[in-house]
Amino acid sequence: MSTSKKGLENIVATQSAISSIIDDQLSYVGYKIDDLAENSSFEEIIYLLWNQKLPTQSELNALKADLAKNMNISDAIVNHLRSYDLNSVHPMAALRTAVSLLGIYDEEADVMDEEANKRKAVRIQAKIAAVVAAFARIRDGKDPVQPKENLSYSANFLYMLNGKEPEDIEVEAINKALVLHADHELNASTFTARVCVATLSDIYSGLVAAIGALKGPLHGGANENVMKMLLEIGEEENAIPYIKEKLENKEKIMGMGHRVYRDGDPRAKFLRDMSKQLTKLTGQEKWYNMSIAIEDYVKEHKGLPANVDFYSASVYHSLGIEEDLFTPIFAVSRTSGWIAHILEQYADNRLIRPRAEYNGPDLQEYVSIEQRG
Ligand SMILES: CC(=O)SCCNC(=O)CCNC(=O)[C@H](O)C(C)(C)COP(=O)(O)OP(=O)(O)OC[C@H]1O[C@@H](n2cnc3c(N)ncnc32)[C@H](O)[C@@H]1OP(=O)(O)O
Ligand SMILES: O=C([O-])CC(=O)C(=O)O
Repeated sequence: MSTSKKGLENIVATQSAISSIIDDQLSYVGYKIDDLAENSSFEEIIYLLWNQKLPTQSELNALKADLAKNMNISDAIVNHLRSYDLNSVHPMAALRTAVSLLGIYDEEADVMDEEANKRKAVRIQAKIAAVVAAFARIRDGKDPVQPKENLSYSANFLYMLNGKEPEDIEVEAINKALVLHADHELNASTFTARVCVATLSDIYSGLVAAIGALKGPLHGGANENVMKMLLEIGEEENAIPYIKEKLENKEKIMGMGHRVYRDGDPRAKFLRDMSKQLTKLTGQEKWYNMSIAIEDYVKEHKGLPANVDFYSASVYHSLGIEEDLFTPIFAVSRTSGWIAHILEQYADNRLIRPRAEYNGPDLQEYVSIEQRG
């Protein structure tokens, strides 16, 4: 009988004090996601995940100032982004490469002490938003926009992306999305980051590995595919026939289902509400109505609820953001969680090296190349 578990389902692979999913309740450092989503800024969440405590006002102010100050990216990075094949490169591929490049230009990249790692954490968290925004502008034929030190992380991200200061509702939506995506226990990309740095490799390597894992459509890449699906469906009345056919063909509906949550992802309701509000505001209610119809149908016929990626799609679309930037935005948020896990891994490290159950041929006689048929 097999001793391995496909996909490591329900295998507990490490201890962590950063976030937990217990009885479908998600919390960061013991604070319920519902409270955090309603009340916190993304900067507060970053502080919480990295320090395992909520910040005081002065600690928060210091982190905000530090992030805003570090949000610029050098000409070397910008020129590199310009050199990509802008018509075909996916922004997640650009981001994966650019984060590696940030490491090359960071003199402390391989300095492994705790203080240096904390300094790098702030620089990376700040610059990753600037990289995503700069890439988006460059491929649209525009110049990157410098951040403003008086703006919050979320406002600065939208400012760098669009070149104009965002409305409060836009900042609220992005802030909430960043808070909700920040960490999620031992998801695939976080596990990847931990495996990578458990060899005592550097933070940048861990993040590049994590971005690669997040890019896949079974993980963070699902949000882009949700929007592509909605656009393909086009009109509300097409939604159910389209989904019915997909399910009959045993195809997966993106944004539905979850390895850990069986009764529903607690983050989805906040994005559902935000989608309702924003699509109404922009006169694009059909994306919300279509999403509701799909969610209900898939729940009824497959017993699968929506995950965090499902409604984030119509939220970002309502903000005028292109679909292929959805997963990079996820990465901007999850960088906070990845870094928290990387620091936690360093603090009590042991090489991660599981075993594989061999299922190949039995031992065989070696046959020289001349005698092989
Ligand atoms: C931030 C995140 O990463 S959240 C997840 C984002 N990913 C997606 O939204 C992609 C769509 N969802 C999926 O592919 C899956 O639900 C996953 C990857 C999230 C979880 O996968 P697993 O736990 O391995 O579930 P698994 O793939 O074994 O599914 C179990 C059954 O439900 C079906 N199923 C699972 N998800 C879906 C879906 N979205 N649409 C249709 N059927 C589905 C499977 O086909 C399988 O059916 P079967 O037993 O008849 O073969
Ligand atoms: O936990 C998972 O498997 C995927 C997920 O929802 C996330 O990373 O936010």
